[in-house]
Amino acid sequence: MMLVLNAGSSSLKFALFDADLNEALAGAVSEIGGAARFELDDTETSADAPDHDAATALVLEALRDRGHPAATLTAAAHRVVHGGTAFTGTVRVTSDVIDAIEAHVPLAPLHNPHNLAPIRALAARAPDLAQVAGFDTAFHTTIPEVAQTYAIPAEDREAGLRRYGFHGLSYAGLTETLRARGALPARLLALHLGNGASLCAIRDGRSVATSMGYSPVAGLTMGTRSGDIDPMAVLDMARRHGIDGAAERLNRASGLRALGGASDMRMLAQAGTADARFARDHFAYWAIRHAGSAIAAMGGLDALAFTGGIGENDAEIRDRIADGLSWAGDIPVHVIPAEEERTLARDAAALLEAA
Ligand SMILES: Nc1ncnc2c1ncn2[C@@H]1O[C@H](COP(=O)(O)OP(=O)(O)O)[C@@H](O)[C@H]1O
Ligand SMILES: CC(=O)OP(=O)(O)O
Ligand SMILES: [Mg+2]
Repeated sequence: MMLVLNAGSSSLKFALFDADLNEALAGAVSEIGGAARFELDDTETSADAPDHDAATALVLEALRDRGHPAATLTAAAHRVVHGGTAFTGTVRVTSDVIDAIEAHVPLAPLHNPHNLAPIRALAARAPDLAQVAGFDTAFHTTIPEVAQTYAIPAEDREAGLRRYGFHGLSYAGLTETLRARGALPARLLALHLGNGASLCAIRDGRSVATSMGYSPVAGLTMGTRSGDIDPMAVLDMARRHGIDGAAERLNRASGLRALGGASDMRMLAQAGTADARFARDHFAYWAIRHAGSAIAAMGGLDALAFTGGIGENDAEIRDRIADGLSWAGDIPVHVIPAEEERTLARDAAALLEAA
């Protein structure tokens, strides 16, 4: 069995896949560091998971109880959010790869540290286990240079300041799903709307533009991240709150949480207060604005595809975004479950088979 781990900012999703890539079990530890919950198949219990190390231990214990101790796994695959320019595809985890993930922690502070916890925990329990990393940035390495580049001095560009883009495993999986259905058009706008939210212009199956940039803070309004904000406003926040304080505010205290009082879209939909409505208006409005830019980058639009917790479940938000894009014509709308784990399993199996 291959174990796939998808560490988010406050969750650790996991799944086991057999040799034919059938999913044998799936679950998640959510609200890590808060009112943590453990889900496995259809049961949910409260859990003691103050951090991702504790969450990893819970997952490995549960797998052992189900007859899959770490030593019996055939491989482990990890979603890594930030791979910088170093990775264009899935790779075997080596000490160099671990160093590179570590080096990108400042660019993705809500994500990259949480990838290292399970990689290290598994290496300690099963030193011979083949571990593989797949990167959210990899799908976006096809974005043209003009769209990747910030118009800033060469020295700063050379320091790695550029647009990378994220949610690539989700977009790659969605593209494959539509291709398999014979429904992948030339110009697809895909929207991954979860706690993190982004959109991607996919031209002939390849990413040509995306709303996130140097970090997963850019672009759309998100659960706790600001989305786009003038860089001079960021500097003003840094002046008043310090650099770490500003980073904390932009990553964890902004977005829906700052405007509506909750980061969770379902709670906002139920709250019905003026602030909650404004937060939802802001989310839909900025998704439409960024969509316009992405549609221009593709020279038009043939289909929309929604994925992620909000994209899959919040029909009102979907309808508002689709209505806001009605000027592009009568466009088919697809709703596709996010399949980051399956995409990783497929890529990891292909890599290990070729080795
Ligand atoms: N039925 C629903 N209606 C509205 N929003 C929902 C619904 N179900 C889930 N969501 C929202 O989806 C978001 C989480 O998305 P998800 O993709 O699961 O998160 P993550 O990015 O952590 O993987 C939350 O804002 C949650 O409230
Ligand atoms: C990159 C990113 O935003 O990931 P998530 O949606 O899992 O927070
Ligand atoms: Mg997610």
